Amino acid sequence: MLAPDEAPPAAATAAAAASPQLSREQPVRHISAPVVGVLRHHRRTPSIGRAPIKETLDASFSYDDDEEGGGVRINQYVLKEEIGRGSFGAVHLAEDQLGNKYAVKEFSKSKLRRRSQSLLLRQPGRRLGFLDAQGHRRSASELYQEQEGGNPLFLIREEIAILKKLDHENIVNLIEVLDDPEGDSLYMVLEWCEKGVVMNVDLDKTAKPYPEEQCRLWFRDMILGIEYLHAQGIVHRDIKPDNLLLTANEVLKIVDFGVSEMFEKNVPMMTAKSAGSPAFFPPELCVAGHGDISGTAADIWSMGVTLYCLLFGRLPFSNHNIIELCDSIKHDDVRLPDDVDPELADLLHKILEKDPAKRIKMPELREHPWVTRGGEDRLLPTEENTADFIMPTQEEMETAITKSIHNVMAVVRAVRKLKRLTLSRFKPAANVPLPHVDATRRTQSLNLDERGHHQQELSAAGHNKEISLDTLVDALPSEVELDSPRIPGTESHPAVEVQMADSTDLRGESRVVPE
Ligand SMILES: Nc1ncnc2c1ncn2[C@@H]1O[C@H](COP(=O)(O)OP(=O)(O)OP(=O)(O)O)[C@@H](O)[C@H]1O
Repeated sequence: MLAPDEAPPAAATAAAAASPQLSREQPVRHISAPVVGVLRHHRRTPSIGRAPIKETLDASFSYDDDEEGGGVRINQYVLKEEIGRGSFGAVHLAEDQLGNKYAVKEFSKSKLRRRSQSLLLRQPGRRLGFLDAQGHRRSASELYQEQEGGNPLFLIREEIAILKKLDHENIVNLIEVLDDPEGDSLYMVLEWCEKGVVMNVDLDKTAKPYPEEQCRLWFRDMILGIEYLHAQGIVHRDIKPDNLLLTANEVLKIVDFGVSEMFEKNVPMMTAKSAGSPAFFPPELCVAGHGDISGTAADIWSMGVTLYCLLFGRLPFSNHNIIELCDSIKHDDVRLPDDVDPELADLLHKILEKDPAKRIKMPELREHPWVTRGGEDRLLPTEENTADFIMPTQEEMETAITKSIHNVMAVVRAVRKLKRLTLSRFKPAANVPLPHVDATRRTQSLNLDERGHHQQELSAAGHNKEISLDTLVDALPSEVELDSPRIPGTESHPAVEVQMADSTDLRGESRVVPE
C-alpha cells in the first residue's frame, strides 16, 4: 500500500515540488510507442485468480501451529499477516495449498445485517432481485420475508451472488464467501491486490501526485471497469482512490460494492439514494431533498474527482463542514495549474460539469483525446468490454455463501469432552480456585485478535499436538465451576497428548493419553 508519505512507484516524485497543492510532473505527450503491456486496454483478458466458483459444503476451520504467521486455516485458505482493516473487520493475506494468494476479509454479520437491512428495505423495489424456480423475478426482501423467516443474512446473498458473477479485469474478483453459522463472522475470499490502495487522500490528507501518463493508464482501467458495471445495470456509487486497488503489475481494480445499486438492464439507472463519500458527491446530490438522480452520471463525476486526486494529490473540493463542502461542490470552479495539458483540462472540465445532463457520458469519455492520446491509443470496443451478464438464479442465491464452518462447534464440544475425560484422571487439590475464563472465548466469531484462545482450542482438533491440561482447563466456559485439577506438588498440569484425526473423530471418540 502506498502511504501518503511514501514515494509512488513510478518516477513521480519531482511533481509536487513547485506548488504543493497543484503541481505535478510534466505531461507525457506525443508518445508514439504502444502503451505498456500491449494487450492492456486493447483486449479483454480473463481476470487473474478467476476460477470456476466452487461451493464447498464441508468448509472447516482449524489451526496449524506449523504455519507461518499464525496458521489459522479456513477451508483451503491459510491466513497470513493482516494487510488492512475496514469497518467490518480485518483483511488478511491468505494462501491455498498451491501457493495462490488471496485477501480474506472478515465481516461482522451483525454489522452487515444492520447495513443491508437499512439499504435494502429502504428501497426494495429497486433491487435487481433474481429469478425463482418459475422464472419470476423476485426481490431479495420478498424472499427475506417469505422464505427465510426474516433471516437478515439472506439480504446480502443477492449482492454476493451478483458479485461472484462479475468477471472483469478491472473489478476485484470475489472468489468465495464462507459463513460460520454459529458465530458472527463471514469471510470474503477476494483476489489479492498486492500493491494495495492506489492513493491515500482525504479531506485532511494530501499525497504525492502521480505522473500524468500513469494517471491516464489507471483512468483507462477505471473507464473499462465502470463501463462494464454500468452495462450490467450496476452503479458503483462510491468511486474514490480508497476503493481502487493495484495488482503487482499495477493494474487497477475496483472494490467495495457496499453501496452499489443494481437495476434492470437497459433502463435509466435513476436513484434517490444519497450514498458514497461526500467529497466525491456530484453537485446534484448536494441538494436537500434531491429527487432521482442519474447513477451513471454520479459515477462519472466521482471518476473525475478521483482522477484529479491522482494527478494533483488532493481533493478538488474540500471542507470539513459538510454544508460548506456541498456549497463548494455546487458552485466552485475546479482549479487547475496553468501549465496543465489543454486536453486534460478539457476532460476534467467535461467530467466535473455541474449539470449532470451536460456532463460527459461514457461513450464520449472513452473516446476523449486525452484518454486515447489523440486517437493513437484507443480502448477496446465497448461490445468487447461488456460481455453478457446472466442474472443469478435462485439456486445461486441459496449457495452464494458457504455455510458449513460447523466444525468449530465440533471443536468446542471436543474440548469439553476432553476436559471431562482428563479431569477424571486427576484428583483435584482442595481450595485452589481456577482463574476466571471469559465465556466469550467460546464464541465462534473467530475474532482474530483472540487467536491465542482459538489456537488453544483448535490445536486440539486434528493435529496430534501436545497440549497441556492448563490449555484444556483454560478452554472451559466461565460458568463451569471446578476445583483445580492441579496435581499436588507440581507447578502446572501435566501435558497430555490429544489425538483426533479429523472432525469425525471430534464428534465421536477422543483419546486422551496422560503423560
Ligand atoms: N483484495 C485486496 N487485496 C489487497 N488488499 C486489500 C484487499 N481488500 C482490502 N485490502 C486492504 O485492506 C484494507 C481494508 O479493506 P476494507 O475493504 O476492509 O476497508 P474499507 O475500504 O474501509 O472497507 P469498508 O468500507 O468495508 O470498511 C484496504 O485499505 C486494503 O489496504
